[in-house]
Amino acid sequence: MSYDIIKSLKIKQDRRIIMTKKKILTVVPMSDTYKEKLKEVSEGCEIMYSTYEDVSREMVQEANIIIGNVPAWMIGMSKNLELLQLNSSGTDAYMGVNILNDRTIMTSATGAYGKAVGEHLFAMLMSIQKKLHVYRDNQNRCDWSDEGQVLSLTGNTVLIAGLGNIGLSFAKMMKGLDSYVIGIKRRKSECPEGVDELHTMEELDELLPKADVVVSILPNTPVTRGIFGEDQFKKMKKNAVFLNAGRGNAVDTEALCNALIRGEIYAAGLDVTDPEPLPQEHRLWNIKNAVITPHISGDFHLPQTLDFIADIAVENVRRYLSGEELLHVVDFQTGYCK
Ligand SMILES: NC(=O)C1=CN([C@@H]2O[C@H](COP(=O)(O)OP(=O)(O)OC[C@H]3O[C@@H](n4cnc5c(N)ncnc54)[C@H](O)[C@@H]3O)[C@@H](O)[C@H]2O)C=CC1
Ligand SMILES: O=C(O)C(=O)[C@H](O)COP(=O)(O)O
Repeated sequence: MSYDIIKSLKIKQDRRIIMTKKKILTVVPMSDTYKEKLKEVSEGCEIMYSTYEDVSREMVQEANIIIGNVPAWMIGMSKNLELLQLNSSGTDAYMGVNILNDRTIMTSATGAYGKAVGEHLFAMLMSIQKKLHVYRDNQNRCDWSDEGQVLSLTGNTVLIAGLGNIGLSFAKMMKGLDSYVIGIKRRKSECPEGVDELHTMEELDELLPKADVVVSILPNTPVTRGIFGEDQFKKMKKNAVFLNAGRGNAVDTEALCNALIRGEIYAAGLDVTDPEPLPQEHRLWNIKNAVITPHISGDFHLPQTLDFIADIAVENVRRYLSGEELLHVVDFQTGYCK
């Protein structure tokens, strides 16, 4: 037998040994098609299906591979957990101490939310620019008032902080409305299609005065907290619309409230806030030029999102079991994918 044949037989044997040992727990409600695919790629493994509501600490502690955001407290340094494939793009809930042991790899579901969150941002912006939120408030009082000038949807300069999967998806939608798109990423790279300029965070303050629309889709990491504060809102145009669908704590909420009340910016569309849930007595609720949704843009309300997540998860299980490089591995130093 040649060396290559022996080597390939050995790899197959090793793979079978690895595969027979694994227990996979999934709480993501996968379609039958994806359940079938998961079975195919994890032949010989035991698959436990549960739901977010019914999952127990025992199931979590037993599993070698988990698909889905099980409560962090259930994981509690599980000795068995080797791979945690999140259903979320954000990883912040699992970055604390005493959650994952050193041997657990965590992978995110970035790539699954571009359509859902991109569309949500787009819808919020259009609605704000045409004052639909103001007319809805008036409608609640049967008020026929004319609310005056509106903003144009076309030809805007759009600044996107945290230009990743969601940011790019939103950028492409805005390009359809003839926008000039400026992106900000953690590290400089080649400017992607659909983006006119690419920068890093150091340049934020210089870029803010140019933008008609400022979007934050930043993850929650040690360096993204409070990036949008009083100084940043002061640097924005008076007609600027500020949108946030990343994480609420990239924004100093008090500074945002002040900027909205003082008319330093035109309006804000927020799918995420700090704190969350926003307490009933918080003044942000009553600010007329703030449009708030309760962190739902990325939920599974858009049915395709679930398939996008399942697709990433099944591929990563396949890769893990065959010893291949995984997609979207989280770097615990930066709190963000490599
Ligand atoms: N509102 C919702 O329901 C949802 C919110 N999210 C949030 O949106 C974030 C982004 O999601 P994706 O686009 O899928 O992630 P992604 O990983 O594709 O993109 C994140 C981008 O942020 C940039 N970034 C990271 N740290 C940075 C820093 N310090 N300065 C400048 N840029 C930085 C990265 O370079 C990357 O381009 C998630 O981390 C999550 O927090 C994600 C999904 C749904
Ligand atoms: O993917 C993210 O990040 C999100 O914010 C999701 O849409 C919701 O994530 P969780 O509420 O499951 O953390």
